[in-house]
Amino acid sequence: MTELLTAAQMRAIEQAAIASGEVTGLELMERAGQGVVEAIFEEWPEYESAPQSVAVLCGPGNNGGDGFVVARLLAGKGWTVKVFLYGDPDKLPADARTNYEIWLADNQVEELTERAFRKEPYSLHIDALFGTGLSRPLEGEAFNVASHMSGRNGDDYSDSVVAIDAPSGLCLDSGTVLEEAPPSLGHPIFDQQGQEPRGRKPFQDRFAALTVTFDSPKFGHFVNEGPSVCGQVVVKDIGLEQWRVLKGTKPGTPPRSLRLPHSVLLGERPLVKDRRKPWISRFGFVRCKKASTKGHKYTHGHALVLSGGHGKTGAARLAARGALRIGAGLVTVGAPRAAMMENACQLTAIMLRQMDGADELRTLLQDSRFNVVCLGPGLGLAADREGLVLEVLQANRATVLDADALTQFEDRAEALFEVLHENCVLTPHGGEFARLFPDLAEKLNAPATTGPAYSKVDATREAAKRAGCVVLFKGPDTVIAAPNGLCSVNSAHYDRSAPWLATAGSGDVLAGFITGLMARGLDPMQAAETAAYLHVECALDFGPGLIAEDLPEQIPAVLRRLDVLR
Ligand SMILES: NC(=O)C1=CN([C@@H]2O[C@H](COP(=O)(O)OP(=O)(O)OC[C@H]3O[C@@H](n4cnc5c(N)ncnc54)[C@H](O)[C@@H]3O)[C@@H](O)[C@H]2O)[C@@H](O)CC1
Ligand SMILES: [K+]
Repeated sequence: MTELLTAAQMRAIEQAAIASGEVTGLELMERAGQGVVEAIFEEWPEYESAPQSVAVLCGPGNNGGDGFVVARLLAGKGWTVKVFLYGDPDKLPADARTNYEIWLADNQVEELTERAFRKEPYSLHIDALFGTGLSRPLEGEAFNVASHMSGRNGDDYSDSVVAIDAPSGLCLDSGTVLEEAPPSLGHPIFDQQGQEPRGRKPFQDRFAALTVTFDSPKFGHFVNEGPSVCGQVVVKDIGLEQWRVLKGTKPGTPPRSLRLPHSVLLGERPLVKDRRKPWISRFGFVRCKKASTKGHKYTHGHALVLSGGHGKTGAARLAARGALRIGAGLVTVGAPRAAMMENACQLTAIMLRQMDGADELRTLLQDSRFNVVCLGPGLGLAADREGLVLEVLQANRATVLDADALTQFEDRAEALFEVLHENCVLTPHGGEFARLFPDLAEKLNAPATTGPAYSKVDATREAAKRAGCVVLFKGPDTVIAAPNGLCSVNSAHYDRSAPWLATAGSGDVLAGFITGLMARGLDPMQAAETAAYLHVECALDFGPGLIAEDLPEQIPAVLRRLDVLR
């Protein structure tokens, strides 16, 4: 489990540290520069004994200051270092200015222009133009050099670029590469396809081989375009741990004892226990101290998964299988008469009940042992489907709404929000999200011309608040938010990249995993977080060739490996 920070949080931590008097900004900058150099030698160990040539591109702020430190440290190791400065040296902030002057005592600094930059080749390129302070798109020579480095003229620098904190131009809150205001802003001009033209971006694809950030990763490294432009992200400790204020965490507690890669979040909750006393982390991850001997199918809940009609039953079975494999005690598929035979032919451990329409569903739900209901996968969009959704929500059960159960409310989302309750989880993909929250989707998809840009994290948190329940916004950067603002990112990027997870039915299984965990008593946020995490773990363990049916079958091995949910 790793805490993700916004740029503002990072600045606040740094300021708190400096205000304490225990560390100076200059010391932090030195540690940051050292961290970058360490990361370079970890990535290219062969350079330790073979000094190289390097271009260091320094910007007008403290990101540039880190660059001057890196330049000095590499020069001290015998490297041939060329430093370029973008901006007015007289306006450098104090610590950056100090490092600029130290460098200038024995060396030179050249003004950054594309022409000057392209004069000579270098083995390595350090991008220290902008970091957490980026507030507008790259301009002038910064834009020219960055876009040249990212291939505008056909050269590919990406294997030799080390970005300090971020590829310059990437907004670290939203993971969006900021773009110039498009010419259409305020005066819409549509192109031939009817699309509004967009502004220029210096890069849209991998920019750096390595991005070295400090203390904690930032949201922008893990959402939206961040993962595709950062290369890989290395986090270097610069001694700020004690100033990092973790909301809800008592000083001294070890919230990161259960480190799960690239996940989490805004602040942390203290560890809590569920009723069977396994430990549940902030992240919703259950780790049993020892195997539960009291487990019983009736204490692990009974999930009801609603099936679509004849010929549309597979999605519900995938969800049901997911719920059962992840540990629900019992799972029943509720199917209309026309789909009974089809389901009966393919279900064994999962039970089957006929259920036609809202009235029969109401009767079924009088059985209080059904403690969670999942509906949406393959449900269809016929007019009577809405009645099923409303019936389930009125029954006040833990509920997972996915796919058609969400699409059903396109253009009438308010009707859904009125009946949703806090024991629900919505699991939209991008299209479904836009149907329920069109204004948020529009903000998210608008050109990002200033920082911090509106992010998937912002959109999901707003959606959860509006819906009054947990929203899990799917993608390789799945964002999960609760109405109270708690938020986590489950990243399937970098070393957790599993592109084969984008396969038909994979979302149905995810809905089933959440359902199964809620049946076992996890709260909606914990269930959504844990399910999203395990979903990616299953895909990683299985590997390419995966189809949705494989995901539930991978669960036992994943749980055994992680030693959880026993
Ligand atoms: N926060 C921390 O704890 C630490 C920060 N350090 C470094 O300091 C960086 C942040 O420094 P700054 O806050 O000075 O910000 P930056 O160095 O990222 O940006 C400098 C300034 O440029 C201006 N600017 C923003 N976008 C621009 C654009 N497109 N064109 C021209 N000017 C633009 C802004 O006024 C901004 O403050 C971090 O990314 C990191 O590299 C490290 O030195 C050590 C510790
Ligand atoms: K940078």
